[in-house]
Amino acid sequence: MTPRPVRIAVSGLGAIGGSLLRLIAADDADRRRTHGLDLRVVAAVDSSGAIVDAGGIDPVALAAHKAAGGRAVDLPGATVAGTTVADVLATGTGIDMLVEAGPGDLETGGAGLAAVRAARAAGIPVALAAKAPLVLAWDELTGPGPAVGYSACVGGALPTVTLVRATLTSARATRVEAALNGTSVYVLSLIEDGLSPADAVARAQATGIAEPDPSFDLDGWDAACKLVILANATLGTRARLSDVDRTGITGVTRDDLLRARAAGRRVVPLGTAVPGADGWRLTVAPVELPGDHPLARMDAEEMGVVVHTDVAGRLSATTREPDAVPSAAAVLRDILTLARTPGR
Ligand SMILES: NC(=O)C1=CN([C@@H]2O[C@H](COP(=O)(O)OP(=O)(O)OC[C@H]3O[C@@H](n4cnc5c(N)ncnc54)[C@H](OP(=O)(O)O)[C@@H]3O)[C@@H](O)[C@H]2O)C=CC1
Ligand SMILES: N[C@@H](CC=O)C(=O)O
Repeated sequence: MTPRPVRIAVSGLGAIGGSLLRLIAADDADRRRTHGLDLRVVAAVDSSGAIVDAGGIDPVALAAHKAAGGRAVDLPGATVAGTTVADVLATGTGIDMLVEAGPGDLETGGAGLAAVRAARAAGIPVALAAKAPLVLAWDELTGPGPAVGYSACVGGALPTVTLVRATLTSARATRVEAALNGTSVYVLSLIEDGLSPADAVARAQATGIAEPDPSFDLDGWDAACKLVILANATLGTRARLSDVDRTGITGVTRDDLLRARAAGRRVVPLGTAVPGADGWRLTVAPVELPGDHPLARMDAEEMGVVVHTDVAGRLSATTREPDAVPSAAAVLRDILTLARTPGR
């Protein structure tokens, strides 16, 4: 059977967007036969503006152009279509799906939230890498209208929400622990190994996992976003960012890390949800865990989640991700799932 075309607009062409372009390019005939879809990038947006080509933009050429420091609007042969996703949609280029992988703006949602709203208003589903739109507009984006996939927003390629939801189908969570900010895990691990905090952060940025402004990671904002999304998706609550009691990792010293290690313990940047009298209490902070805790056994490149339940035991799952590619694979997973959803 001929694979069905899926025409994709990619907004944000950095570590995630660039990795996704390469994954789409690698989606060969065998894989197309398996999933039945022909993924085509027909629009792309970065900070320079938006380009469209109804016949398809070569994802390898675009990824290479961006990796070399180029601007989307300077891609040879590209047609410039304004500066935003709304501008792209106004061109009438048939778009079946939006990928939103631009920077997060936790105050207003910024261009990312505007892009998601424009796509959904046009009847187009969205695969999100950016967390801010979801954190700020949870009910809107998970309510009626085109579907929004957000697998990459809750711990890279770890299918965190799917796993936790499945576990809680027949059980009640008594405590959720989530170490889902890869940068904080990585930085603490490198500091423990003897690197300076500045060098550790620079190494995290070089991998592509750190946010453009690393304080978003180090001050616990990213972990708090992930905890809010996880809580809203799986614990039947409606949490906001302001509900999270948040402490970053910048106060943790190498001495703290080594002292914990010598005592058979490990300092882990942890998001925690525990039931309280007024609902779920959400905390993000570096926590000393006993050495046999599943999240204390993670290495520098791992993230993980643990869910303690009343009758379904203790779920624990980790993922090892040395760079941004696994998160891009999670976006690809959402693209394929959304495209195969009945009604599309
Ligand atoms: N890196 C990771 O491992 C993960 C990141 N995420 C999330 O994915 C998103 C992207 O992360 P990442 O790829 O690392 O970030 P990068 O900083 O590497 O890339 C951001 C991209 O967004 C583009 N951009 C900036 N402003 C706009 C705008 N107004 N409209 C459209 N595009 C814009 C930038 O343009 P230009 O190239 O011109 O600078 C750049 O291409 C973030 O929200 C992040 O939280 C989620 C999971 C994992
Ligand atoms: N900056 C984030 C990337 C993905 O969300 C992290 O370090 O985990």
